[in-house]
Amino acid sequence: MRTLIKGATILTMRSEEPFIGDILIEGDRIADIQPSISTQADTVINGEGMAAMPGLINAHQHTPMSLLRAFSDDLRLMEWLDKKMLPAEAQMTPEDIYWGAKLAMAEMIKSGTTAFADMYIHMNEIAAAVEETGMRASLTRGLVFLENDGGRRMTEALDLIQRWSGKAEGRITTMLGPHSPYTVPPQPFRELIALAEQENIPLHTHLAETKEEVVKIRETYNQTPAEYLFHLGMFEKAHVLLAHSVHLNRRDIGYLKGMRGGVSHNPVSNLKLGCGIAPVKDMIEQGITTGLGTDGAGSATTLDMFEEIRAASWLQKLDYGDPTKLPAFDALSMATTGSAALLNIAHETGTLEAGKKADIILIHLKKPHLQPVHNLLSLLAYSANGADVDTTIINGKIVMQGRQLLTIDEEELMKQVSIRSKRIVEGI
Ligand SMILES: N[C@@H](CCSC[C@H]1O[C@@H](n2cnc3c(=O)[nH]cnc32)[C@H](O)[C@@H]1O)C(=O)O
Ligand SMILES: [Zn+2]
Repeated sequence: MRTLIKGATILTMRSEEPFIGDILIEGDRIADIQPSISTQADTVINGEGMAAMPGLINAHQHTPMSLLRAFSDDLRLMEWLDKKMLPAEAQMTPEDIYWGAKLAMAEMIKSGTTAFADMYIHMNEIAAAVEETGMRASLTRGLVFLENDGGRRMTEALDLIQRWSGKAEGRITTMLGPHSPYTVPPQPFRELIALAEQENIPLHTHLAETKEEVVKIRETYNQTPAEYLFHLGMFEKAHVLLAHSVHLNRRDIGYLKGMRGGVSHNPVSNLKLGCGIAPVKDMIEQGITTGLGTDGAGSATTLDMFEEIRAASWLQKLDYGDPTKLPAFDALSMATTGSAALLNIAHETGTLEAGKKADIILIHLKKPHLQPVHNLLSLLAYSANGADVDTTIINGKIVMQGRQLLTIDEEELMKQVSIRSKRIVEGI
């Protein structure tokens, strides 16, 4: 299969300079990018008036929580989790998880996201949805060790890794997921780190999301959350994906320096839950890889990565009282090359270049809020939103064109979501 995109304004994210040109896709990879390519193709896409850029990568998600969107807002994180989210999750059947994940994937594809990192339960169902929708994903079974059935969760985590790593034409990868410093005690945490190092499996966890977490870890271990992970040996060998990392002091940032992996900043979720502003600029200055994520739709409400790009940039400007901080290209880099590195797939995705996987989005520029095109980087970072994405290509396959989803039956999806979402929250 050869697909040719003609005459698009191409932003490769390898360089800051857009240019008008053509992109040739062969199978699942980009074969060539040039100002002009004349060749035969099975499908030709007219890219005129469109920007072509790498698909956005959502580095921290809980996809089935899309079924809990707008169910419970305006609460503190711990109360929201304990009183609303966990009871609702306990009501979710594997089929609910499948449809919730599919709802999230429909929204992601429609807003230009081509890959994501997910941490949840019933991962078989999420993996099946990834296989069908055509998305790229890094899947993690979230592990909490507060009750007695930690063993069952661990079996599920290992089963996911064995069954799904490298599956769906290589689109699925997996991680091990100790949920957070406040839900995993030192001994199981150490065992997970040892296993990750032994088997070369990346780790995905939450870190220092709220002030309450900082207080709790201080009371329990007389450490900061970052110190807790550092002394467990978390940042020595394994690739680690840290979500949030809002409350880090200078010394904490030092602990992360030189780590494999990095931090998924989730600015909209942090804003809405009143968590604080993550020290993104300081982390970048220390060479720590930073990417962007939404967190679940239960907290962030939408999965639109353009909102995250904008919020990330504007929060750093506000925090420093300095509009030169985190300029457009840097914020766009977080959502592409940064997140790709966090998912450990930077060799395959994150930029448009020959040889890489064809994960490409086309954004309609002929719209009042996207004209004139003085500076494409500014428009994409500060003005575009998910609904401006016209075409989404993942692994060389067109999964949305003209805003029509090609791998998901939207009508059936809406029907399932309506019935299931009501049943889940009954009595909570
Ligand atoms: N609770 C699961 C294991 C964790 S999966 C990932 C978990 O992260 C939770 N979660 C969602 N958003 C956040 C957040 O912002 N901070 C911490 N946890 C979150 C989510 O509700 C889900 O329970 C079990 O019983 O086995
Ligand atoms: Zn989360």
